[in-house]
Amino acid sequence: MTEQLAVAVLGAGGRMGAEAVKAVEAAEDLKLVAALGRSDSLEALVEAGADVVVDLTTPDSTEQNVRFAVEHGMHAVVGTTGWDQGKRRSLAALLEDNPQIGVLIAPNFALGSVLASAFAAKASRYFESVEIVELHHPDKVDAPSGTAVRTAQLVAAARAEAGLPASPDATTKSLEGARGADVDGVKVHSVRLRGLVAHQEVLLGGPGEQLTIRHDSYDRASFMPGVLLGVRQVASHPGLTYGLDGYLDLND
Ligand SMILES: NC(=O)C1=CN([C@@H]2O[C@H](COP(=O)(O)OP(=O)(O)OC[C@H]3O[C@@H](n4cnc5c(N)ncnc54)[C@H](OP(=O)(O)O)[C@@H]3O)[C@@H](O)[C@H]2O)C=CC1
Ligand SMILES: O=C(O)C1=N[C@H](C(=O)O)C[C@H](O)C1
Repeated sequence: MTEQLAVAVLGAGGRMGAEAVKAVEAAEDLKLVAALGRSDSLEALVEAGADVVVDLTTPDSTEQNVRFAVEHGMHAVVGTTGWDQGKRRSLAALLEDNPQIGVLIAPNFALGSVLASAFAAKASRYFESVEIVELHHPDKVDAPSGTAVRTAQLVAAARAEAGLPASPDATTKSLEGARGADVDGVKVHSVRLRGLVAHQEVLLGGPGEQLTIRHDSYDRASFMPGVLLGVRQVASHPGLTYGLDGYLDLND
């Protein structure tokens, strides 16, 4: 039998972390060597001999966790939100000093969500208007979702490359927040509702027609194939990869 990859999960007591612990334990090629919470010392990662650290914590702690992993020679697979451009740049610089280490920051691990964002970016070149509605459980601390931010960035880049102007909008008077958040010129609306898990619609409008690209995660099990894919592949992708699409061949 080939040697198992040693995996540590940070945020192991959380909604996603608990699911990731189960997924790693069930995978024959992986060995769970640490399952840590907020009160545990990061030194435990070193003592456990982790090859890969999975970070599913909070936006206020993920950067420190990931930097610790990289500085101690461990790869990291990160699902936590809050990685804005400044934090990604600073991490990329740290990775230049640790060129053998890979970090994957995946705003969404669900393969259907990654595909939906890619499809939306492709489709957005052909429509006058585009807006994003993301819908999540009410225990989520951040808005808009990391997935919506990433989708808006992909859409904005695709439309800029195609030379499209901003979506039309005649609004001159509105209550603050009524038109949503602006991410790279794309409006993003956040719904928080008990009963939901993680859902997103990209609304694309043209004269006389609308295309809606919707993805639904009904259960956190939906994220686990992507987490495991990331864990298995991160060592083969040194440097920083932003988005699970970086590990998939979506160009055909
Ligand atoms: N990429 C993806 O596909 C997905 C990403 N997410 C993102 O993952 C993150 C976690 O989501 P979710 O599981 O719902 O959140 P939870 O609040 O359920 O879990 C977060 C956990 O992290 C723990 N924690 C906080 N700080 C640290 C730390 N420094 N070290 C170790 N553990 C820590 C918390 O402990 P305590 O309770 O003691 O504070 C808590 O148990 C969010 O940013 C969310 O947006 C969620 C789903 C899918
Ligand atoms: O907090 C969540 O639940 C989720 N967070 C991620 C995000 O902000 O996009 C991924 C998914 O939407 C679930």
